Amino acid sequence: MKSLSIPVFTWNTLSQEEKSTLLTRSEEDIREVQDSVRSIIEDVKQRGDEAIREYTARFDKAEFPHKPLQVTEDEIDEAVRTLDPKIARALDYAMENVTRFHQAQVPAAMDMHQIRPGIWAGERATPIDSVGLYIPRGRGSFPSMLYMLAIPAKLAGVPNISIVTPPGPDGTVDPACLYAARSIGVSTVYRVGGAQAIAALAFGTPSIRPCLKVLGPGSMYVTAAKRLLSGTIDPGLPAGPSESILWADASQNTQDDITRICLDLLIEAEHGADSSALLVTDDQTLARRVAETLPALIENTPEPRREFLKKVFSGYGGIILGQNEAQAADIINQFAPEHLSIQTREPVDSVALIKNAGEILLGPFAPFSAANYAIGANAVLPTGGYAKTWSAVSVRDFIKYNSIIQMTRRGYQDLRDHVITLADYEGFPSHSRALKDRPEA
Ligand SMILES: NC(=O)c1ccc[n+]([C@@H]2O[C@H](COP(=O)([O-])OP(=O)(O)OC[C@H]3O[C@@H](n4cnc5c(N)ncnc54)[C@H](O)[C@@H]3O)[C@@H](O)[C@H]2O)c1
Ligand SMILES: N[C@H](CO)Cc1c[nH]c[nH+]1
Ligand SMILES: [Zn+2]
Repeated sequence: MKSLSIPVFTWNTLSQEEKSTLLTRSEEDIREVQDSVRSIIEDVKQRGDEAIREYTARFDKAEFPHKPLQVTEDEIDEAVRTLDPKIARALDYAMENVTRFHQAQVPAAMDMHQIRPGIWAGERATPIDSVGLYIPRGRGSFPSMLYMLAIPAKLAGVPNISIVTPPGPDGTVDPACLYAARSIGVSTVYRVGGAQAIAALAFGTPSIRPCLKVLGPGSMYVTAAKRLLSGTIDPGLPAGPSESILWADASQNTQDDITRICLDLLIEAEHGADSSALLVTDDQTLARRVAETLPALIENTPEPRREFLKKVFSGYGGIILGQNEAQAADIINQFAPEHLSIQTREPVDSVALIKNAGEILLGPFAPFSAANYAIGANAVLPTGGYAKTWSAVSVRDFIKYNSIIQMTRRGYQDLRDHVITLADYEGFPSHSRALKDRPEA
């Protein structure tokens, strides 16, 4: 069998089209499924639960006519009781770190400032009334995503939290997800995934309550559905297929360095064929050594992940060779990766050159997986170049701010004439008259 050859792209010799393919990555796949996703959404809108059960049978190979779409309390009790204690302990450890990290994001209930004597203005944070959290389960189960979403939602004070996640073939929901949901205090869990789940959360069905906002990562079907429904729900950040860049330089020159870099490159690549994983470097020797070492590690990965890795490293993955440090940083900023690991001589200096990345891990001791699960920072991150304008999920995603204003007589008198002048200039007589002819209070 022909062995895999890892592509090495020399940035300065690539055509605009080749650069654009690397920079676009799976965004193209998402566009391609939009039409089929649109018809799923329309069908769920028309036929509700019946359509959901049909799509679940077709895409998840799960039929459970005797189970309700909502997971019962008894099922959650059972999952909590029977979950392997080692998994429960690992979940508890990770959830504690995630809580510590997000606790610091909880805003003050009200924050008022005196703009001028007698003019007070500020903001009050109020939670969004209802949110849906999408927990993927196509190519792996994701209890980690459940706690990354539900912990900040709870800390924000969201009163109605619904979780959707695809069922296994027997209709059951991943037990570690149920354990995490119970620990966090969320009891509304629906066994439905894919585009049909997003549509159900947007429109509501007899079994599923509608939500104002839907957050959570997912496959291209989920990402496409959120985009198509952006007029009905707030779809939050675009969190599609996982992607990573590892930035390393000539300081990484021992065999251990090469092995570590290769292992790290495989982390996010194993999510699926639609993932992307790139080494960006300005060192030709490092590029060559990584290209030589990766294939054996890929061969040594169990299926189905091996096949995903092979597809990634003949698709949206590989090695990009830049001319120097500045060009390496420029490529990364153009790509705006979801995850970035900096393993250069001085990561703290290198990070100063980076503007766009969902998450930035400095040095050799912070592999992507550590942040995926347990450091505490949120691992639901913008993909597809959206890290240029979006951030990781946080408590802020679950609240909105009301501007609150209070003025004394003195404050009012201070600004009155200026407002009249500006309203007259803009041609709004009623805006102006309300102050000019205002009876003294
Ligand atoms: N950006 C982030 O923060 C982040 C975090 C975790 C995971 N991810 C990504 O989320 C994704 C999870 O994907 P997944 O597949 O594991 O789970 P998923 O739950 O998102 O997708 C599986 C669902 O897709 C639907 N589906 C499957 N084939 C279909 C078809 N042909 N037509 C219509 N619908 C279909 C099914 O309903 C199924 O339930 C991965 O790409 C992973 O990289 C991203
Ligand atoms: N890499 C994902 C975010 O892109 C998070 C994750 C959870 N489990 C494994 N990985
Ligand atoms: Zn991951």
